[in-house]
Amino acid sequence: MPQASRTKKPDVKVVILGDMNVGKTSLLHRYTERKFKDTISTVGGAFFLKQWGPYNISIWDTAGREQFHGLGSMYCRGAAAVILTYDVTNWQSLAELENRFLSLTDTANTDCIFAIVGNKADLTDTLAHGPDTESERGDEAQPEVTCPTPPGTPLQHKQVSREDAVALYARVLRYKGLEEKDCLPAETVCFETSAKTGYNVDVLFETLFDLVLPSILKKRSEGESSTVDLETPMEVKRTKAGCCA
Ligand SMILES: Nc1nc2c(ncn2[C@@H]2O[C@H](COP(=O)(O)OP(=O)(O)OP(=O)(O)O)[C@@H](O)[C@H]2O)c(=O)[nH]1
Ligand SMILES: [Mg+2]
Repeated sequence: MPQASRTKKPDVKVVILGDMNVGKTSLLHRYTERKFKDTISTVGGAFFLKQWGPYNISIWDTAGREQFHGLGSMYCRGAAAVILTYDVTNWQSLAELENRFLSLTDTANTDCIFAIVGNKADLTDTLAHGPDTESERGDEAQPEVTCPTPPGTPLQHKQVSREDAVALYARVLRYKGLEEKDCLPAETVCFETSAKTGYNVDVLFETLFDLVLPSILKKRSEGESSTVDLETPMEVKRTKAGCCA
């Protein structure tokens, strides 16, 4: 897995939004550190820089708690892709995407790509108990570190079906005034994942990175980079909770 580059400006920005506790930070830890580790509820936001081939992608993690709601539109500014994340065992977390988070994306790029991600699939689907099964990993890939679910673990009730996610995607396009026929098909951008086992996590991020490449090339040809300059290392204050402020 290509290492993150610490010096160059990001070429493109991806933002992950969703209610608290759906697993946004855990998905990013799984993808960037190949680990499923304890998390603290995110305060404000944090970002990860990911080198994708010759490109640098900034992935912004955001706080789901209501008290940080206002920051969401700032994080979405100039985003080329937004990951709308819910918990498959929690219907309300899907409803919150439309009620609370969709409007934050008004500051994203007009050609922003939207992914609808149902996390915690390991709790409801034995298929998600193993590691990432759908991504074709090159042999240079680091072995997927997973926490497979012990066999016989009772499944929880799945409150949100794939059809519900596809229907939400159609409403997101309508909200954006887009015609479904002109946009990526739902099956390309609707995922069920498990940050715990690694199921579908690589394929989620790497599908999105490939999908945002055209907007990187477009920006490079226009000679602009609309995202934050990371040249000057910024002082990261940590709160007592250990989160980035
Ligand atoms: N079983 C299971 N638990 C998960 C998964 N992803 C996250 N969790 C757990 O869900 C809880 C919340 O995870 P976080 O990653 O902190 O959630 P978040 O969306 O970042 O929450 P905020 O930062 O408060 O917005 C933690 O206890 C995680 O261990 C998953 O895929 N499967
Ligand atoms: Mg978080």
